[in-house]
Amino acid sequence: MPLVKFLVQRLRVPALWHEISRSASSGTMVIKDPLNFWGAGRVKLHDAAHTEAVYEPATGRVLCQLEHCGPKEVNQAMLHAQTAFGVWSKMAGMERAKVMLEAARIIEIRREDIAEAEVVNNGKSITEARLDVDSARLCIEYYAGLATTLAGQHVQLPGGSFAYTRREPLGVCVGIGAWNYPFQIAAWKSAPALACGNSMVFKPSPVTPVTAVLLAEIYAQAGAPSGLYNIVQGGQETGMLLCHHPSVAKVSFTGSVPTGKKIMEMAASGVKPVTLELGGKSPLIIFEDSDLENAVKGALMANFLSQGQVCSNGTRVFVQRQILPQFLEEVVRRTKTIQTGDPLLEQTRMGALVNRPHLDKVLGFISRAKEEGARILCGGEPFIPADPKLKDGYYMSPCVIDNCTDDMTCVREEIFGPVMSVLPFDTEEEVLQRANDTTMGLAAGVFTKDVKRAHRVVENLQAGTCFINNYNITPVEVPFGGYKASGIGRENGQVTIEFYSQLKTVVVEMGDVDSLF
Ligand SMILES: NC(=O)c1ccc[n+]([C@@H]2O[C@H](COP(=O)([O-])OP(=O)(O)OC[C@H]3O[C@@H](n4cnc5c(N)ncnc54)[C@H](O)[C@@H]3O)[C@@H](O)[C@H]2O)c1
Repeated sequence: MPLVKFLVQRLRVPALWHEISRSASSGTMVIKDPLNFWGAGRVKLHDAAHTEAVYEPATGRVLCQLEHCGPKEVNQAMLHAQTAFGVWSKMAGMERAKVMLEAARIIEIRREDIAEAEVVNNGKSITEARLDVDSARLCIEYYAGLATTLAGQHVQLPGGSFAYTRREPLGVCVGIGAWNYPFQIAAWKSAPALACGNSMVFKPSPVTPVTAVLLAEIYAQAGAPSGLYNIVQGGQETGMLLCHHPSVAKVSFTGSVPTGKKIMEMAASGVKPVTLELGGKSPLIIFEDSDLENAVKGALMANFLSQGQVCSNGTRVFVQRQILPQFLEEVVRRTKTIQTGDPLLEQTRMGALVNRPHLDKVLGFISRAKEEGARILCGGEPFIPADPKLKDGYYMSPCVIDNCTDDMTCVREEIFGPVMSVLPFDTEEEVLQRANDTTMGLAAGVFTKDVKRAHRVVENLQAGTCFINNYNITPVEVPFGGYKASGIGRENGQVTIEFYSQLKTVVVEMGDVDSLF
C-alpha cells in the first residue's frame, strides 16, 4: 500500500490501542484494560469468578491477569447478542457487507499492531502473525461478498401454487477458540456467522485472550450494532456455561478432540448444531519421483509453522525408501538453519511455544520417542536465546526424528510442537493403508510428479483437506475441516454458509383448500 494512502487512512481511524503500550520489543507490552467485551465496549468485572495469569511466551513474564466470566457475565453477553440479532438479522446482505468490509479495512490498517499483540501473547514469529491477520481480513472480505448472495429457491407447484425457500440465520452463535491462531480463529468463526445475519458470543482460549477483543472493537467501530460480537473470557467453566445457555443457537468450536466430544454432548442436550474443528495427525507422502527440493520445503511447511502448533500439520512424513537418505540429509540441513528466538525480530522463523507446561509436554514426547527406539537427527532440546530477557521463554530447537515405526507414540499422538517423524515406505498401496491408519483425518499431502498417481492417492486418503505438491495452504475461498475424529462441518468457502444458516420453506396456496375433512 502506498505510504501516503496509508497515512490518510490511519488518520481517519481513531486509536483502538489505548490499552497497549509497546515498542515492538519482547518484554515491553503492557496490557491493562479489560479483555471482556459486550454491548458497545470492554467490560471490567467487579467480582470476577476467577482470575488467571496470562504469560508472554517469549519471556515467560506475566502479561496480564485474565478475569473469567461466570453465569452473570455470560448472561449479560448473551442478552446483548440477542438484542443485536434482532437488528442485524433484519438488515439486507448489502448492509451487513458494508459493515464487514469496513471492519476488514480497519484490520488492514491495524495489521502491524494486531500482529504484534498476537506475537506477544502467542509466541509465534511476527512474519507468521502478519499472515494470520491477513487471513482474518481476507475471510471477512470474502464473507462480506457472500452476504450479498444469500438467497432461496422458487418452486412451481400444481394449480399455480408455489413454494419458496428463505435462507435465514440461526440466532446467537457461540464461538470457542484454541490458542494457536487466536485472531484468525475469531475471524474465521465470526465472518460466516455475521454474514448470515447471526450475532456471536466468542470465548478465546484463556492462554491467548488478548487479540479477540481487538476484533470486537473493530466490528463495533465499523458500525456493527451494539452486541453483535461479544467476548467472554474464561476457561472450561465459562465454555460450559456458553454451551448450556438456552439462548444459544449453535456452537462452533476449535480445539482438541477430547474437548470437542464434550462440546458435542452439551450441544446435543439442547439439540443445537455444532461445528467442530479438532486435532490431527496428518500424513505427508513423498514419492521417489518428487521434486526433492520442493518436497523438503513442503515437509518443513508441514511441520514447523507456529512452532509446530498447527492442527493440520503433516507430522507423519512417509518417504519412499529410494530417496530417504537424500531427503533426510536435506531436511536436517534446513531444519538446523531455522532461526529460533525473539518472535518479534524480522529474521526469526521459530518463536516460543505457547506456555511452559506445553513445552514440557512436547519435550516429553521426544524423550518417549528415544525410549521407544526412534533416532533424533536434530533438535528436540530446550533452547535458551542469547538475549538475557528471553532466558525464561518457552523455546525449543525444531526436531527431526527417524527410525520411526507406526506404533510409536510420536507417530500415533498429536504432539503439537516442532517435531517431524519420518517413516520409510515401499509401495503406494502400503503407504495409503498406513497413512489412513489413524482415528484423525484433518489433512494429508502428497508429493509426486506423476499426475495420475497424485489424484489416485488423494482420492484414497481419508482427510478433509489434501494438498498435492505443497502443504498447509489455507485460502479462505476453500473449505477447511476434518474427516473422522478431526471434526464436523467446515470453515471457509461457500459451503460454510450452510453451517451458519437454516432453510425455511414457505408453501403458498393459490387455489382453494382441498380438505379431506
Ligand atoms: N481443526 C482446526 O481447525 C484446529 C485449529 C486450531 C487448533 N486445533 C486443535 O486445538 C488443540 C489445541 O488447542 P487447545 O489446547 O486450546 O484445545 P482445548 O480443547 O484444550 O481448548 C479449546 C477451547 O475450549 C475451551 N474448553 C475447554 N474445555 C471446555 C469445556 N468442557 N467446555 C467448553 N469449552 C471448553 C478452552 O477454554 C479453549 O477455549 C489441538 O488439538 C489442535 O489440533 C484445531
